[in-house]
Order: sequence, then C-alpha cells, then structure tokens
Amino acid sequence: MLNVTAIETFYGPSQALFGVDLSVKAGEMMALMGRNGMGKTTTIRSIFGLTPARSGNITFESHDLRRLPSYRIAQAGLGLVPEGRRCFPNLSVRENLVVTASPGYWSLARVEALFPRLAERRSQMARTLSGGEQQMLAIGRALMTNPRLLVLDEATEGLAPVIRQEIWAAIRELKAQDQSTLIVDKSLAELLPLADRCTILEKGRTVWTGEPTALDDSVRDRYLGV
Ligand SMILES: Nc1ncnc2c1ncn2[C@@H]1O[C@H](COP(=O)(O)OP(=O)(O)OP(=O)(O)O)[C@@H](O)[C@H]1O
Repeated sequence: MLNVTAIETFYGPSQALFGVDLSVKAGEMMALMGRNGMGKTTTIRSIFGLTPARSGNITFESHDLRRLPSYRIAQAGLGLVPEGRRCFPNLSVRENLVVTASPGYWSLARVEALFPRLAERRSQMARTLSGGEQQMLAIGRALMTNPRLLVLDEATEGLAPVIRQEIWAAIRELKAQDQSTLIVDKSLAELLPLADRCTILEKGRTVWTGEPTALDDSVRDRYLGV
C-alpha cells in the first residue's frame, strides 16, 4: 500500500534522513520506532510532503507522493494525526468531526461510539477540552476522512494514564476493523502486541524491519534502549 524507499530529507542544510525504507501493507498495523531524534517524525513529514524528501521514492497505491502537494496526499487517502494534536479551537467537537469528513465506514456515529467522551461533549468548543480529549478529537477527525492509511504520531504522549488506556482501546478497535495504520509511539508495551511489523530508525536510517516476535533483546538494547 505504502512504499518508502531510500528517502533523504533535509531541514535547510541539515540532513535528517539518510536512507529510510518503510512499507505498510493493506490492513496492517505498522510500528515506526527508534529513540528520540532518530527521524520518525521527519519520515512522517516526508510522506505527507510537509518536509519533502530530496531523494528516494514514496508511493501510495498508484500515487507517486513525492509529486503531490500535501492536500492532494490527503485526497489520495492518507490521514495524519500529527504530534501535538491540531483541532479547530473555536469549532464545536461535532463541527470539528464533520468539517473534513468523507463518506465511508467511519461515520459520526461510529467515531462517537469509539470515543464516548466526544459524544458527551459534542456541542462543546474544542478549546475547552482536556489535552487527552483533544487528542481523541484529532484521531476522530482523521478517521472521519475515512483514510485508507491512518498515520498516528505520538498519539498517547503526555496524557494521563486513564486517557492513554482509552486511546489504546480505540487503537485496538482500529486493528479489529483492519484499518491500515502507521504508528509512532513510545509505549512499546502497548504498541508491540498490536503491531504486525515494526521498522526501527537509527540516526535517520532504517536499521531493522520485522515482526515484533523477532525483536530480540539485543535489537531492543541496541536501538530502543535509553
Ligand atoms: N524543524 C527542524 N529543523 C532542523 N532540524 C530538525 C527539525 N525537526 C527535526 N530536526 C532534526 O531532525 C532529526 C530527526 O528528528 P525527528 O523529530 O524526526 O525525530 P523523532 O525520531 O521523531 O524524535 P522524537 O521521538 O523526539 O519526536 C533530529 O536530529 C532533529 O534534531
């Protein structure tokens, strides 16, 4: 579904990615891992054309994403929940959900069933939600576009444990629905049991790809330990 090959990405003169390879198959939950600053967010920004890759290939189904502007990448069927959740603060919860909606499995009713807190707060302005509720809203909004591939960047970071558990329950539900997902998250204890495959980045390069069961202690210590 998504194929990223040998991408190199720069911020001005400073090179952040030196050869990232990554793929996501239809129906798969793919974990993108690595310590802080290894290039996970930059890889996602490159896929969405926000920080375009300078070389390499990025294809999604039949689309050559490197040739498309960001809004066309969304139209091609990719949905992004960026780090640091972005909602429209002065729209209500329900308005936030419907404003970019496209028809498909994820209807308002299904998203509200996935996140009952959003249903309870549907008329509230988004800016009055807690951080965790705003994160749920950001995920709900992305789902309402019915993306064929959903990309979650640190969706549970910095949230209270009870909220994190609700978000992980929703992510498990996405997996049960065979939603194709690319996910970056530091909570490996939650992520690894759900992931079909993992790719690990080290200093802007892909250094390991495989099934979580093949992730032995030496790989963990080398690439994921602090
Ligand atoms: N806007 C920017 N300008 C310059 N360099 C940047 C910028 N954003 C990230 N970098 C650099 O690019 C490299 C990769 O950062 P990136 O944010 O992609 O890593 P990450 O794996 O997502 O880390 P984290 O887990 O901390 O979010 C780092 O060396 C970082 O300092």
